[in-house]
Amino acid sequence: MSDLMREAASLDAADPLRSVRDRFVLDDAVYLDGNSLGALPAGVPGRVADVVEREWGRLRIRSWGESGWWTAPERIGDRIAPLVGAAPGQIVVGDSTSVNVFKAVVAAVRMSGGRDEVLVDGTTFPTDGYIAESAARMTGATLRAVPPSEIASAAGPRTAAALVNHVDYKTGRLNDLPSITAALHSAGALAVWDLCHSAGALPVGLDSYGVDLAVGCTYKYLNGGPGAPAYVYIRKSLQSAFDSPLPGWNGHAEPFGMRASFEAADGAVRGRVGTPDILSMLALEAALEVWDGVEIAAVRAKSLALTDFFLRCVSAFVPAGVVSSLTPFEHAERGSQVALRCADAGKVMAELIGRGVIGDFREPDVLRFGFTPLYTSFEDACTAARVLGSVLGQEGFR
Ligand SMILES: Cc1ncc(COP(=O)(O)O)c(C=O)c1O
Ligand SMILES: Nc1c(O)cccc1C(=O)C[C@H](N)C(=O)O
Repeated sequence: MSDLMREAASLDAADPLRSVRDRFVLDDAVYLDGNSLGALPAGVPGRVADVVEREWGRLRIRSWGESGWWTAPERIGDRIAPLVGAAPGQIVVGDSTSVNVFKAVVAAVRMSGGRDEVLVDGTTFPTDGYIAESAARMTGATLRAVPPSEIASAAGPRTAAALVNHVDYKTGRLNDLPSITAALHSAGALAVWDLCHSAGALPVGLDSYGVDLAVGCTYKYLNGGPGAPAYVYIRKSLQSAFDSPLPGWNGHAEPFGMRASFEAADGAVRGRVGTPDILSMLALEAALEVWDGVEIAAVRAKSLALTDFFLRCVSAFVPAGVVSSLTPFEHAERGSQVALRCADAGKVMAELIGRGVIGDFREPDVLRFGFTPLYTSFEDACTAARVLGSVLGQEGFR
């Protein structure tokens, strides 16, 4: 056993989150793709079977009330809230992240009192850029793509809002949410954050830092399952002014009043649109039970320890100069993934997956390794680096 493997074993033995791994269905593979699709929490299959067989199969229509289906979007929003530093009543679950980006950006421009510029993170995951462009065009605003480090200085008197990623999907860089939010506020603009790659991996502090609007998915570090519904956060003090561009009947003050004109419900509920996707939503609710007794601060501490250790193992096992990290070494700038630039990255990742190390590849030359502290071990980190070293040392990859 190498010294690093021995060190991994002792780090695992001392890991306060070690037993949380048993709350997931895992196999012998080293699964480092929880930043794309989180692993299956063990309680989900039984709960989904119960929803299908009893709540749908036997209770049928009564389940909207008796099984709590109707209020699931706000109930599950309140379950996510402490993980992102939000008090209850500000998050509703539903729709995709893309749809929630649309609601948030249009609503932000509508609340801006005539401002006509939207800033978007220039390195964003593409959907946010596409949707922000359309939202800007529809509201008569101009869209300007700006690197996250320049958003604070780019905001001016015309800026209605900026849409920024908390953690960059490709590099794993953590953007400075407190200072960017404060700078946007000084310019009189609203801060809209995409939390897809941070929620469930690190503290977000939505309420403490005065974030205005936020969106995020639940299938990554929140382990809600493929296509699990996303969420939108609407800061309490903005709720009465939040004018949704998708005013569906589920966001109406009196949905069963069947009235001809729209009157928005009080609170974050006005962020709802149409009938919620109950099967996915209740699978997500069951998935969130893995968080019982887990503090997000402990998750962050383990995430940083895992990514530090992985980077050390990569330096030890991979010949010098073959890969370079796109992920910052500074803890204050790092999310919960490590992105390595590497020649033939697509082929290298296919070979890694063939050998049981599951990460992913992003164009043009990026190997991504996501670390989900709830179920990733230090041994996983060490094994992944060792297998990477052996793939890159092999004929054809040198
Ligand atoms: C930062 C970010 N935003 C948005 C999305 C897309 O969200 P959705 O497919 O739920 O609309 C993703 C990943 O798919 C993402 O990484
Ligand atoms: N949402 C995904 C999907 O439906 C299929 C495959 C991957 C995804 C992802 O989430 C990709 C992810 N947002 C990324 O960071 O690249």
